Amino acid sequence: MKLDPFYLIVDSTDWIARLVPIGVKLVQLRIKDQPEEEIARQIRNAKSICADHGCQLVVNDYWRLAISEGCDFIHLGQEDLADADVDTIRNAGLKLGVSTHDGAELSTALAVQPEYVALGPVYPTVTKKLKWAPQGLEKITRWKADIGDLPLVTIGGLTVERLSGVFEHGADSAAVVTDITRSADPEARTREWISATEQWR
Ligand SMILES: Cc1ncc(COP(=O)(O)OP(=O)(O)O)c(N)n1
Ligand SMILES: Cc1nc(C(=O)O)sc1CCOP(=O)(O)O
Ligand SMILES: [Mg+2]
Repeated sequence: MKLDPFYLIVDSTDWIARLVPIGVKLVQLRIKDQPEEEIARQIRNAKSICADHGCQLVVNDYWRLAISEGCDFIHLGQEDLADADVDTIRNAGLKLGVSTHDGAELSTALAVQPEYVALGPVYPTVTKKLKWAPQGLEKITRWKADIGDLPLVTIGGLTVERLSGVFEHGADSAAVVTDITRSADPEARTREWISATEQWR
């Protein structure tokens, strides 16, 4: 499968309502620390906005809610995966993306035959506390050589200015939180991401 080269990650449906209509084609809803009913409500709204705009919605962490709300793509980290029922996820027809940070995690990820593998953090990030140092660009090339045709998502500290580096080293998609959500003008920055990724679309 082909992933859009611009992978937006946001923590609310309000962001999806603001940015998806601009032309985002791949978005992850990554909500933390909210009651499940609220997350279900947000997934429902996000799904409807994404359907209206031809955007692929990926639900982070909450695979049971993704199934009950009729979504078709989830993202799981290694700890999420350890707790998840992959057979149930697959039987429900969901596509699956998995985070990786080292070789052991890559083996674990490949064992569940995901639709993509994510490698991070490429650069320092303020969004998530991680035990891994920034991976650097060369590791992207190694990961891509190991996974072949499987799409490789890169994440962590990515900005418009850093895009050519990750794509030239083998990334298929670049995921982003703060370069957009903490921008002075998130709508304008989203347009910059769309146009900067055009040559890899
Ligand atoms: C595209 C993408 N890559 C990595 C992550 C991180 O997932 P995880 O390690 O489970 O951490 P949380 O995002 O759940 O805090 C991601 N969400 N998306
Ligand atoms: C959620 C997440 N996971 C990562 C990983 O390496 O697994 S890095 C990351 C944060 C990405 O946010 P930003 O674009 O603000 O750096
Ligand atoms: Mg997770």
